Amino acid sequence: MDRFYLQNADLYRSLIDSVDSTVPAPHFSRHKAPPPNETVVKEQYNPDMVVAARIRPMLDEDVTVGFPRAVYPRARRTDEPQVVDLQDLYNHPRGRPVLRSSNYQLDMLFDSDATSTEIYANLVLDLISFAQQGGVGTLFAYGQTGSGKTFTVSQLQKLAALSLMDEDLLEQREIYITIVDIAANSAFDLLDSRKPIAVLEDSSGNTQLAGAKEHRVSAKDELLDLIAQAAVYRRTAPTMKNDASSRSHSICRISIRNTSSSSGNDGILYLVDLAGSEAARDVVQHGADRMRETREINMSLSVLKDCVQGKAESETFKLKGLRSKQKKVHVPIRQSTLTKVLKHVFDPTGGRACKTVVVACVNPSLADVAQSKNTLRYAEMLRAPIPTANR
Ligand SMILES: Nc1ncnc2c1ncn2[C@@H]1O[C@H](COP(=O)(O)OP(=O)(O)OP(=O)(O)O)[C@@H](O)[C@H]1O
Repeated sequence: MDRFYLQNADLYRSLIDSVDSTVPAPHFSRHKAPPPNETVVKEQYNPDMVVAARIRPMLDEDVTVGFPRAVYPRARRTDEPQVVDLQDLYNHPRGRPVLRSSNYQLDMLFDSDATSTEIYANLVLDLISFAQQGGVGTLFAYGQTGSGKTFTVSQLQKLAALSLMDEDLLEQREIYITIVDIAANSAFDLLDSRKPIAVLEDSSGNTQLAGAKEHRVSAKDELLDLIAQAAVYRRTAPTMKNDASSRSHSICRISIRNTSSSSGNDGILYLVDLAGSEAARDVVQHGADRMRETREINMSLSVLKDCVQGKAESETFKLKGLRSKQKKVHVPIRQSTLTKVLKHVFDPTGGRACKTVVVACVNPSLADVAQSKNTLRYAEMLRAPIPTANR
């Protein structure tokens, strides 16, 4: 496919130049445009479940090889979800190649020029103050290999460390950090030289990371050092798209204990850098072990999606007062080690207040357009907007 895209790069650019950006492209995604004259149910994004996308810049290597950009965010319109268009080139069997457009809706969109500080201000600050009040705030970075997940999460971790270690706040709070890695069904402590640990359920049904160290931190530099230490022990391997691809899910858990009150739970901030979603055809040349690893990663990402959707459905029934329906929602937490470790986040009966943010990371290059469609389709499926008012 790469050869086809490169051979037709000039044609692609001329087709893109002739696209009238004022006419919306046909919509192939899940949220279909309503027929004319139908009452429109307006929706507002759910502040407890925000689905965003970050489009990484084109890297020098993409530009040097000659791949054009294929991902185009639309201008932002207030009160509406943000839309991004993807333009693929289709090898028409009876003529010259044609453009194939698809578009996806998200709660927030960050184009290539957005800084990690902007993303932090828009998506993470709220999770931190929520966790400081005893809630469970979680950010997942999801996307194809090489799309910028580790880049994004590592910068957000550093920014979070700076806010959390604000000296005035530390007078009333204790901060603890654990960083673990989940590869297939095994878990490892990244703050203890990648020592294997066990994921167990205690008699109250809570997940315990048996053998993992929880480090108390009392200074900014101490927290930053631990974050840097964990990055060294992360499991990586080369993929087609990234020489140092993370082949595991990394979970950074920061617990915040309020020392001025003895009641209530510790607040938790989870920053989760998911393993890269990779198409099986992209790993075929890496052998059977890598194929198995890819299948396991894709399976755990699929369970994660089911858990996020199950939790959102359960919350909707709760808001509508439909308790009996809420109880029947199946959230398959036990089907993967990743979701078992994050049980707090998904357990509809757990009673913990949760806020979740998903950042879909996207490589803008035409070379990765098929994977970018998968990433954005996955992201769109996680959205749980709240209907607001009829027109
Ligand atoms: N916003 C950005 N600005 C500049 N460079 C970026 C940005 N995002 C990612 N990159 C660069 O792109 C490359 C791939 O990024 P990264 O390793 O974060 O991808 P990934 O999604 O974590 O990949 P994998 O799933 O394979 O681990 C790296 O060289 C990284 O520095």
